Amino acid sequence: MIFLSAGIEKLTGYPASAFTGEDAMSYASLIHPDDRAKVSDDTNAAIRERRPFQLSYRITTAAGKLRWAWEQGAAVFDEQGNVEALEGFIADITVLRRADLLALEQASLLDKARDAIFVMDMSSRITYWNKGAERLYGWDAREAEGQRMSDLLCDDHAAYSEAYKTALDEGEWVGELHQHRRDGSPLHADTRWTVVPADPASGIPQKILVMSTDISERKSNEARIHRLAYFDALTDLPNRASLLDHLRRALLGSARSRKVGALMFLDLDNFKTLNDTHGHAAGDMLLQAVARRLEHSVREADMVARLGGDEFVILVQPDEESIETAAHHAETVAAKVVAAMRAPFQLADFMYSVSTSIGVTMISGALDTVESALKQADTAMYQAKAAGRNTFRFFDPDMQAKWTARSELESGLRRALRNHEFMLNYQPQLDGDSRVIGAEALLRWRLPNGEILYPTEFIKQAEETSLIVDIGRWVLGTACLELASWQRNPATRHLSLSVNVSARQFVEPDFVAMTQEILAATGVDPHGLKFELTETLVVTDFAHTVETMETLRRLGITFSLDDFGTGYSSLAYLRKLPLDQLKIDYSFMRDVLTDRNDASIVRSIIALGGSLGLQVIAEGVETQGQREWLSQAGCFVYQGYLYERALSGEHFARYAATLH
Ligand SMILES: Nc1nc2c(ncn2[C@@H]2O[C@H](COP(=O)(O)OP(=O)(O)OP(=O)(O)O)[C@@H](O)[C@H]2O)c(=O)[nH]1
Repeated sequence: MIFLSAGIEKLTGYPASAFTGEDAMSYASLIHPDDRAKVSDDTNAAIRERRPFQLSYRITTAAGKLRWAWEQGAAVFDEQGNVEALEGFIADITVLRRADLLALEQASLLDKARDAIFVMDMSSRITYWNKGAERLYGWDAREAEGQRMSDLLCDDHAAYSEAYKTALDEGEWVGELHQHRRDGSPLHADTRWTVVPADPASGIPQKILVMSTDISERKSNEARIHRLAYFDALTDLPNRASLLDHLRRALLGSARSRKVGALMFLDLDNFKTLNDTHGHAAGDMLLQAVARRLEHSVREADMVARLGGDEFVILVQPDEESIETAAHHAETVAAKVVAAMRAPFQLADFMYSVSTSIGVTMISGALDTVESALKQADTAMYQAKAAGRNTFRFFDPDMQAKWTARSELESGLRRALRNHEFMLNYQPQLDGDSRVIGAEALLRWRLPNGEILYPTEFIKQAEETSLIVDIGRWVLGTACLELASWQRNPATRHLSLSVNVSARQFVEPDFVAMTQEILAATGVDPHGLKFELTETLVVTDFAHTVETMETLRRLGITFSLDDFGTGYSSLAYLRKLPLDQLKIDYSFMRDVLTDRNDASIVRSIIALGGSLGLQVIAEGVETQGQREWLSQAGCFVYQGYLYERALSGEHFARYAATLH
């Protein structure tokens, strides 16, 4: 060696002087034996090619330690082109080499990990992709690196953005992501994102390390376990555990909302007979078919569960304001279930009919617990069995009494139609000169025991069922027959007859056709026929009402608005209706002489009728004083006890003939 700087001592532990002079030690001898050949080959090659060389090799220091050296140098040539000397510098790169090795070592460790591990930069581009990621996702490192994680893997971009934001805010995010593989197959991954601050001084995040584990199998196992725990394997319906869970939640919700729902307990009637006669498999088939029909009988929000055996439960969500309306709704559901069971079931190669007994109880979070609700519904179900099966019973005796009364009334109405228990009476309508100008047909129901019922006692109930349509048809037919008979008699041919038409009947799609049929069958002149409509009808469906009224008017029928002033009909509505008459409700007439409010309402109605060109008739006129007050106020048509009660057809015809 000709010259060495003092720095060599820091690297080798030997002073520079040790390498120069007579007994100098060879620097090359410090080079690790394994690296010597490469150092000499690389140096010679560089010299041959007359270019500088860079070498890295290990040396053994004076203290016997290994260090990494990095040498850059070049040969110095004399004029003949021979190597005169080598010059350059040597640096200690031990620390750098260690870091490199560590990185290499870590990368190979990451590759050995089973999990997918990848790194992305702050713009979501993947910068590292381990073997686990290749295995899990299917892309190799070359394909994945440089791509955005969100584009490459993620199906749910909102979830991805949320994860990214949380990772930046909190340094870490752990959660599940829906992803897909290279072949497009879906993947449920449990991921952990860690933000790696590259520069500890600035703290600016530069990379996000993502570890991802495939939990698809765990998820599908969980789903299977959930199904086993909460669903009945035979019918696929929610099971008892699920029902208890939903019922508890429904009660909690109802305690907050104060709304009322219902719980229905169903048990098939004589199910054992099917098992005994056709075998268990047939029984199973029936249970499955019943489950499907029950599901179709309830609303989406309501729940059908199988408790076990042939027992089912329907939970009607608490959605009603009162116990009464909830009971009414439950009754509709129960009736639907009974009807759904009516058609026989196809089981393998035979048809089978089954009925069900249903117990119903109302549920409200303020009053009930899961246990009490189930017990009550169960008790009510046994009452339904005791009552002969194929029916339903309410747990609450009051409710049961009301329901029984209603259902008795309903079957009574059916019988009345069949057995001709209805009759029409006619209350005369007179003009200012006390001449009879017509009548209002009033419905009466004569019970088999001779008792007479008035419409207020049964029409509302009839309106809640389709019975009103049949009753209305009978009323119209009978009234038209009567009117036709008046029209055949010269003394009564000028009379008009008012018939009450219920809203429910008027909106029936075939109401006009049915009316035409009756007109034709009875041969009545429709000009004598007046339909009395209520305000409710007008308000409910104005456009359709006007259309139907106009069609009927073209046939000659006229219209009166009944109960005028009691409802909500506005002037705007009134003006557009093709009316002929306004009727002052009897409730205003009662106190018209003493109550200033009633008097002023009646005066307004009369004035309104006048300005719209409508005839105004007052009903409920009972005294001469009322009649005189009315005529002074400008109303000249009257109906009421002052003249006559409602008379039988025969009576009326005689009465009218004498007063025309
Ligand atoms: N096929 C079938 N039968 C079952 C299953 N679970 C219970 N059963 C049978 O269902 C029948 C239940 O009968 P019960 O409800 O006690 O009596 P029922 O014959 O329906 O008579 P009532 O309820 O009094 O009208 C029993 O014979 C049980 O063996 C099942 O999963 N499949």
